[in-house]
Formats: sequence, C-alpha cells, structure tokens
Amino acid sequence: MRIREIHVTPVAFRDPPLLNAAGVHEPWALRTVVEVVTDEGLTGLGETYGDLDHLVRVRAAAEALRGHDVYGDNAMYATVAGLVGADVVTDLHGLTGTSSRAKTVDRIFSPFEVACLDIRGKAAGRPVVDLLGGRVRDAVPYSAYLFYKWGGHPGAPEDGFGAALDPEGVVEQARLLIGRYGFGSIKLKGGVFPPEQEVEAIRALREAFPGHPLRLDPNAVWSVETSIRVGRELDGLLEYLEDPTEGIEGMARVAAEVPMPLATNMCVVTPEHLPPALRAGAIGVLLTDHHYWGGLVRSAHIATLCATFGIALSMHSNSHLGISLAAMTHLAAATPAVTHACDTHTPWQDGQDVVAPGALRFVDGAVPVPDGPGLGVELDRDALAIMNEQYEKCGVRSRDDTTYMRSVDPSFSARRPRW
Ligand SMILES: O=C([O-])C(=O)C[C@H](O)[C@@H](O)C(=O)[O-]
Ligand SMILES: [Mg+2]
Repeated sequence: MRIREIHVTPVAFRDPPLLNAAGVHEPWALRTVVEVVTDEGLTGLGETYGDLDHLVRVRAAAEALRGHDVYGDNAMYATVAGLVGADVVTDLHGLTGTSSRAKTVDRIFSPFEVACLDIRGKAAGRPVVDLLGGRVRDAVPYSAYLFYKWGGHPGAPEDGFGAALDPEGVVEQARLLIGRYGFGSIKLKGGVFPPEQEVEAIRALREAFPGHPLRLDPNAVWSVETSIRVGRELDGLLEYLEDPTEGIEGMARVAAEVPMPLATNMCVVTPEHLPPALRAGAIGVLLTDHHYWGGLVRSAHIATLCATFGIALSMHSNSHLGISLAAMTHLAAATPAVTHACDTHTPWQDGQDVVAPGALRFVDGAVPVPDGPGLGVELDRDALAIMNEQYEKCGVRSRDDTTYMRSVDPSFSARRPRW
C-alpha cells in the first residue's frame, strides 16, 4: 500500500490567556492536520505543531513522502532526515528544551508516522494500540493541568474559566477541571510568580485535594540554589518536581539535594540526551511527547529504555486537538512504563476539535482507548474548514508567548533563571 497524496492543513483555535515562564498564550493556538491517502483509498490522520517554520518543512516532507510504502517507517524517516540540514527549527517559547537536528527530524516525521499507523490499523481492522503491542490498560489517566491565568485576553470579555492568580484561584480552577473531567492528579504550571507564591498554591491544593498526587512545573526558570531550597520546602507534597532548573548538569545538582524525583520535558528531548542524563542521575521521570520524539513507535522504544534504567514515564502536552489526544491515548495504553497520569491541554480547548465527537471522552479523569480501527477518530471536515479559515484570518503564524506578554507588560523578561 503506497502513499498517493498527503494533505497538510494548518488550523487555529481559540486559546485562553494561560501564563507560563515564557509569557502568556495568545488568543489563537496553531496546529497542523496531516491526512495521508493511499492508493487503496484509505486515509490516515496525524497532528503536529502549526508554527510556520515547521509547517513549511512538513509540507516539503509531504511532497517527498508521496509514493512511499505506508509500512516503511525506516525509509520514510530517512527521506525526512534527508530534507533537514543544519538549520534546525527553534521554538520561540523555549518550553520544550533545546533544538537540534535530530529533534527537528523527529518533529517532522511524527505526524506522518501516526497517520501511517492509523492507515495500517484501518487496513487490519485493529486499533493502533494493538499495533503497538496491545493494551496494558483500557483507559489512560490524565492530570488536571492547572495554569495561572488572566480572566480573559486583554480587551476581551472574561472567558468561561475565570482568573487564577493566587492560591484561591488555583484551587477554584482545580475544582472546575476535576468537577468536569474527574482527574485524579494535578499539575500546576509554575514559573510565573516568585517560588514562595507557587509553594503556597501547592499547599492550598494539598489541603483541598488531600488524595491527589501533585506536580509543579516552573519550566527551568529557577537557579540551582533556588530549586534546592524550594524542592526541600516541598518535601512530602509532590509526586515529582518538573524542570525546576535548566540543563542536565543543573538538574543533576538539584536531584542530588531534593527529596522528590525530578521530571523533565526540557533537558532530555532526544535520544542523545538519555546517556548523559542517566550518568548524571538528573531525572527520575521522563515526560515523552510523540510529537517531538519521532512518533509512537520511537516513543515506545524510548519508554522501554527508560524502564530498563529505572526512569518512570509520563507524557508532555502542548495545546492540541483530538487527533493528538487519540494518538497519546493509544501510545500510553500500550506502554507499561507510563506509570504517571499524562498531561493534556484538552480542557482548555473547551470542546473545539477537528475530530467528530463521540470517540474520545473522559471517564473519571481517564480517556478510554477508542475502539474503532486505527486511531478510532474521524475528521470533521466542516470543523477543519472553519479552523483553517480561522488560521488564515487570525494573523498568528508562530507561537510567541513572550512577545504577546510584552505587548501587555513591556517590562516582562523571559530570562532563565529568573529566581
Ligand atoms: O510541561 C511543559 O513544559 C509544557 O507543557 C510546556 C507548554 O508549552 C506549556 O507550558 C504551555 O502550554 O504553556
Ligand atoms: Mg514541563
């Protein structure tokens, strides 16, 4: 079965003003939808970033992959790798760690690999989880992903989530998300306020939700010294502390001095980072993300390696739509080493999606693995057309939380470390 054509469609959807170490989310989040069509008339779906630099490369890869065998991952990977020179794609927000050629290749390859797995599943009449080794769980637990946030975008009315700028607001937001989705663990995106304030928010969450595992992720905005001090203050409160400081060496210095495991989606972002991180003892938990770890099969291989070396796994997420949620769910359902609830931004998309409703739902904070063949989700073509029109009109071409924040607060600096 060969690839006859590939459609690449950028989309934009509304995003609330979520605060992070880089600034604040713009009113529109971007993604790219990839549809691979075979000579036998089967279609597979993939989803990836929407930033213009990346989109241009995904379009070039789509051209180059025409005619490939949909079972030929290695040949497709080599073709994509052949398109990437030394000029790597760098995120303007810097929240997913360093850029490299390997990471750029993996990011471009990922949506095509997912789409081909969707096709292979449809051809075999089996869900993708079965192509990844079969399910070890029927539903994948996700965490309530809390953000400090403004009540609405500047000049716009308050959104349905309201403001969360202090411990009370954070607890209220947790109640809202847990009430709607039933999440059984909680992650707070930190790096926004001085660490003492974020520690207070964690204490308030612990009091309000005594049985929920908690995590805090300041996206490497603390120095090593601050991370050690704050990590010790948080003793007994966190299941893990995510990326308190920058780099493998810094993380290793912190890991040696704090009581809880450190997690990362910033200092270990490609396979070449694993050996030095393991040698240094820098991390106890890796947040994989198939969007930048080269798709589902490569992510599963990394998971096996991590398990061998005693590294636990969770999953990282950026603003995304249902194709990504389906892919994440199949992968986590087939991966025994994913022992922590995964991150998802789904609640913040508030029902906006490019997939038809029904296949994906949350039950007690977990997404049951879709039953249908392949990813088990169908593209909603009307929604895709509307979101593509939004992309054309919205004016955002690359996610840039820092410039947006500076348009509101010109004194804002995204420097690391800040505290
Ligand atoms: O765990 C993380 O570092 C992230 O999820 C990075 C994201 O970009 C998040 O900070 C966001 O959406 O603002
Ligand atoms: Mg993180």
